[in-house]
Amino acid sequence: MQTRYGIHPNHFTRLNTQEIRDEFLAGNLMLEGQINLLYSHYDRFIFGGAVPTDAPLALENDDDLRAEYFLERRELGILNLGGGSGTVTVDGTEYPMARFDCLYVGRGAREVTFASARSSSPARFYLNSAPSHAEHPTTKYTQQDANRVELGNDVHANKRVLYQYIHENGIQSSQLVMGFTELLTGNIWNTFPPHTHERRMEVYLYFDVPDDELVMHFMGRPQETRHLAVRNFEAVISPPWSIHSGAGTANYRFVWGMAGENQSFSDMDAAALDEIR
Ligand SMILES: O=C(O)C(=O)C[C@H](O)C(=O)CO
Ligand SMILES: [Zn+2]
Repeated sequence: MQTRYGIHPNHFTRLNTQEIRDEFLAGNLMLEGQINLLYSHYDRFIFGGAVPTDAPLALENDDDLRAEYFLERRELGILNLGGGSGTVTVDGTEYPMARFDCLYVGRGAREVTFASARSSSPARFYLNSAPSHAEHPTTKYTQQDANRVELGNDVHANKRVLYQYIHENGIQSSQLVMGFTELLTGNIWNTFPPHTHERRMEVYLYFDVPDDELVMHFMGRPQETRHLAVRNFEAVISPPWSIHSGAGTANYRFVWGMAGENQSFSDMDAAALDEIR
């Protein structure tokens, strides 16, 4: 498991392009036949991918956690972003996972395995995990169960639909909040106007970005922004002090996952456009 440390916002302004990418961008998460995870010191959030092909993959404990098993003190959110369906097995109970099904696994689950129905079109499980102080029941939502929120308008090319799965009024968790957003065709801007939330960090995983297209992801304090060129299945760590917003050269989706002081989705400090630099 890779580790990324926290960066002070004043230090952030001194980083060059490669240094920003090294600290905040994560690639190679969705490699076939592997589980790849990254540990961020922002709210001790772990994220990554599990892409089983011929054989199931087990969520192994990691020495860095100094735990008996991965979920001894953690909770886990799983979204299947692959074209193919699969199964997540939690302590012997099988959960069939179609595209855009989400499974929350509560603290205390000892064995979690991932399998694909067909290796030629594998399930691609995206994982978000945060420390958890309480046990919440393992719960599955389909896309229909998720809370659907329409945002944006044609004038600003930011029409999009949010699907909220793990949140205050959905699947219950200790601190994890998770869902995904899809841009409507012809709309390019996500999360615009942008915001910060000092009480939560966030990780964006961009997906369904065509191979020859990219998304420019914007980050930094509103008064001093930088950008990252992001490709398909790459994730960006967004510290609590940073805006997180992007514009794509084509249609795309992204998963957002958050952890921190609260789970209040609307607790956002909107950045006025005239203060953005
Ligand atoms: O398109 C959006 O707007 C979002 O997806 C917002 C993110 O979920 C977010 O930043 C929540 O804090
Ligand atoms: Zn946000």
